[in-house]
Formats: sequence, C-alpha cells, structure tokens
Amino acid sequence: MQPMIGVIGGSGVYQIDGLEGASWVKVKTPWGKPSDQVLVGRLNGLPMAFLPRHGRGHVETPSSINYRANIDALKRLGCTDLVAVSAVGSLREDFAPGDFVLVDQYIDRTFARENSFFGPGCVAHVSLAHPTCRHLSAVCAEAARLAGAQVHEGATYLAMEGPQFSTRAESLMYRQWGADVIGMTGMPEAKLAREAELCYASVAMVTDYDCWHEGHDAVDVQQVIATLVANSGRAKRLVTALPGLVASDRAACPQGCDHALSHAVMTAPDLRDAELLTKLDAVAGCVLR
Ligand SMILES: CSC[C@H]1O[C@H](OP(=O)(O)O)[C@H](O)[C@@H]1O
Ligand SMILES: Nc1ncnc2[nH]cnc12
Repeated sequence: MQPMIGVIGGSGVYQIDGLEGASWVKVKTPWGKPSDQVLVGRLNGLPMAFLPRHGRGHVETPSSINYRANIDALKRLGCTDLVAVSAVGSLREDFAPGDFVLVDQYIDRTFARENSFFGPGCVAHVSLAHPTCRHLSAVCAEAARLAGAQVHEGATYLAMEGPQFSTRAESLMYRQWGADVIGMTGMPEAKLAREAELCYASVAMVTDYDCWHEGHDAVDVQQVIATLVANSGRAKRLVTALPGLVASDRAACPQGCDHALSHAVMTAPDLRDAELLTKLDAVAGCVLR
C-alpha cells in the first residue's frame, strides 16, 4: 500500500512549501467543518496533505478546533500517517526553547472537547497505552535531526484546556506529575487518530519554559512567536525530509495502529445506530461494514 502523510500544522505553521501540483481542497465531513481547507499535493513522489490546526490566520482556539472533523477529513483524503506539529512549553531544564521533542505519552486535562467518534449506538474502547506510533515517531526524529534540530525522543505532554496559560502552582504541579512539555492541542487529537486507525506522531517544538522557571520570564505569545519564527526553517526542512524516510511501499504498522479497532467495538451488530454508522464510514467503515 502506498503511504500518504498528513501534516497537521500548529501555531505558526499555516503552510508547507514545495508540494508539487498543490491545491487547497474543501473536505466535507459528517462531524462538521475542519479548521480549514486541506492543501494536497506530492512531495518527492509521495502524496501529502497539510491542514493548519487553527486555520490560516489562526482563527480557531484550542477548544473550538473541530478535532473530529480534522481527523476525519485527513483519513477521508487517504492519509495513512499523521505528523502533528505543535508549539509547547518545557517543564524541564534540559528541554530548551528551540529543541524538538517526540511525544510518546499524554496526561489529558482537557474537559470541553468532543473526544471520541463513538457514542451511544456504537460503543468502542481503543487502547491508548502507547498513544503515538513508535515507527512514525522514529522517522520524524530522524527527519528533525536531518533538519539540524536538537531532538529528544520520548516525552509526556500535558494537554490543558486553555486558552489562558497555566498558573505557577499548576506548572509546578505538572512537573511533579512527571509531565515534560505542555500544550493545548495534543488531546483529543491523538485519541481520535487512534480511533481512526491512523499512525500518529507528535513533533513538539519547545518555545518557552512556561512559568515555573526562576531564571526565565513567564510565557507569553510574543515569546512563543519569536521562537517559532527562529525555528521555521528547521520545521520546513523536517517536513521536506519525511517522504525520503517513509518506505514507498508501506507495510502494516508493526505496532498495530492501523488495526486499533479490530477488537474494540462492543455494541452488538443488530443494535448499532444506523445514523452513527453512516457518520463513521470514513474513520471506521472497514470494521463496521
Ligand atoms: C501561541 S501559544 C499557545 C498555542 O500554541 C500551541 O498551539 P499548537 O499546539 O497548535 O501549536 C498551544 O497548544 C496553544 O494552542
Ligand atoms: N507554556 C505553554 N503552555 C501551553 N501551551 C503552550 N504552547 C506553547 N507554549 C505553551
């Protein structure tokens, strides 16, 4: 099977360069509107899609992003692998602004977002023990090194609701909990990618030390933007390196991300809700049909 990489751009990443035959396409989903149109094209012969998570011009807040529509749209377009790029605050001394971090665990503190494709009439429980794809994360780490970044593999991402940044007491508590980085969008994005049986890697770009560090000013938007601007070349080179590192003939995911729903659906076939099954067509059609 030929892979197709979907890149989800975070704060400061609203466009990717170098796609051949690129065009912005409108994708309709049963979950409502995605954050924006999706840029589709080819990079070094591989089909790619790009969706700015907050929309071009940064219109959606972390809580107003329609995560279900975004993941559905990318799956509907044929994506097999998602690379999610995010700005994060660092909760540890050795993750410095400018560093790239491959997230492999989450603590989900979000509370005002739709976090599942499933529901009454089609109940499913996927495993999140290993919420990101190890294989795709290793590919992204290599791409980040090729792009000249300082890379840390393995980190716990604290997903907060926002939009305000944390209080100092919260920031200190998250450090005690063992979180390494903090952001506002990693969840439910990773959960939904798993439900949609997509390989998902989170490339977090450290922009600040949040507000726990005695030696640094508390985070503000200017700080985040300044670091993102300084890092934009590396982020672009990372994306450009991806097609060369992904096999053109894609084997099954060694971790089973592409079969996450195989034993997850609980609802008896004759009691499943027809309307919900129709909505699930793109994300889960292959196990429900
Ligand atoms: C501009 S600072 C806060 C903002 O940046 C991060 O966005 P993303 O994860 O999409 O890069 C953070 O999660 C907040 O949404
Ligand atoms: N310190 C921080 N907290 C939450 N989200 C962020 N995004 C970038 N820096 C952040």
